[in-house]
Amino acid sequence: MYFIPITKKEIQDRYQIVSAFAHKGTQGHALLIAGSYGKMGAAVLASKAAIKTGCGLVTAFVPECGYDILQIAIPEVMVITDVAQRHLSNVKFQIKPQAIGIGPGIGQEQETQKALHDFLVSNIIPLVLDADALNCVSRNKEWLHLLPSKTIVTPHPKELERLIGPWESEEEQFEKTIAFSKQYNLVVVMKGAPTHIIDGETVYKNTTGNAALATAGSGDVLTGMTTSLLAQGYEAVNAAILGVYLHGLTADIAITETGTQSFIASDIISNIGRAFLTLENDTNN
Ligand SMILES: NC(=O)C1=CN([C@@H]2O[C@H](COP(=O)(O)OP(=O)(O)OC[C@H]3O[C@@H](n4cnc5c(N)ncnc54)[C@H](O)[C@@H]3O)[C@@H](O)[C@H]2O)[C@@H](O)CC1
Ligand SMILES: Nc1ncnc2c1ncn2[C@@H]1O[C@H](COP(=O)(O)OP(=O)(O)O)[C@@H](O)[C@H]1O
Ligand SMILES: [Mg+2]
Repeated sequence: MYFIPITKKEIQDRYQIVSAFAHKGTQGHALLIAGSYGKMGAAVLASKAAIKTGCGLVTAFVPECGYDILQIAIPEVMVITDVAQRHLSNVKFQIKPQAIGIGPGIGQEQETQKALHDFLVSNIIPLVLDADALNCVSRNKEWLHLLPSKTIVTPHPKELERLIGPWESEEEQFEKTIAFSKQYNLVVVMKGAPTHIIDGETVYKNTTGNAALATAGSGDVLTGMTTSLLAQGYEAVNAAILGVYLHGLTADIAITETGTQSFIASDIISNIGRAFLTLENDTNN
C-alpha cells in the first residue's frame, strides 16, 4: 500500500499565511462541545488548543459545572453552558461557528447520547468527531449517516476498533478503515505512532511526533487544533493533515527541554506557536 508522506513540502503547499488585513471576524469561529464532571480538563485543553491554532473566536459548550473552570482557565474563550450540571443533555446554541469539534470528555450517559443524536440530526456545520462522541456513534452505527460529508473523525486504535470492528493484521486495519472512509465519506485520522490520515483511497502518513505524545489529553488537544483549522477555512483533509503535522512537531520541538516523560498535553499547546514559526520562516525564505 502506498502512503503519501506528510513532509514539510506537503505542508507548505497547504499552509495559508494570515492576511495583514485579517481581523477576528475573518479568522473563523470554532465551537468545542466537550467536557463533563471530572473531565472538564478535556474541554479546557481542546478550547485552548483551538484559540492557539489561530481561529479568531472560540466558544466552548460545556455542562453547567464547567462554567467557572473554563472562564478562569482561558479568558480568551467564550462559554455557553448546557442546562444540565454534570454532563451534556441538550446541545442548543444561537451562534454560527464555521466548525464544530465534539466529543472530548463528554462521557456516554444516556442523556448525552440523546443530545448527540439530536445535535447530529440538525447540524450541517463542518465537524470534527472525537473520543466519547465516537464511542456514542459506535453504539449507534446508524448515526454515521447523519455526519456531514468530509466530517473528520479522530479515533485512537481502541475507538477505531469500536467503529469498524477488530482486525487481524495492519493490512486489514487499513482496508477496513479505507472502506469505512468511503462508505460514509469521512476523513479518518487514524491516530497512532505514526498517525495516518485516510481520505477514501488516499492514505497520508505523518512524519512528526514521538512517544512524548503518549500522555493524557494529547488527543483532546489535536481535536482543538483540527477544529480551529477547519474553522479557518481549510478543506477537511488539509485541516487534518496540517493539524496532525503541527501537533507532532510540538513534541519534536519540546522534547529537548521536557524529555519524553515530563511532556504533558499543555506542552503541546505551549509549542504550537514554535511549530507554526518553522513554516513561516521557510515560507519567507
Ligand atoms: N484531562 C481530561 O479531562 C482527559 C479526558 N479524557 C477523555 O476521557 C474519555 C475517555 O478516553 P480514553 O481514550 O482514555 O478511553 P478509551 O476507553 O476510549 O481508551 C483507552 C484505552 O484505549 C486503548 N488505547 C488508547 N490508545 C491506544 C494506542 N495508541 N494503541 C493501543 N491501544 C490504545 C488502551 O487500551 C486504553 O486503555 C474521552 O472522552 C477523553 O476525551 C482523556 O483524553 C484523558 C484526559
Ligand atoms: N508513541 C507515540 N508516538 C507518536 N504519537 C503518539 C504516540 N502515542 C500517542 N501519540 C499521539 O497522541 C495522541 C493521543 O490521542 P488520544 O489517545 O485520543 O489521547 P487523549 O484521549 O488522552 O487525549 C494521538 O494524536 C496519537 O497519535
Ligand atoms: Mg482521545
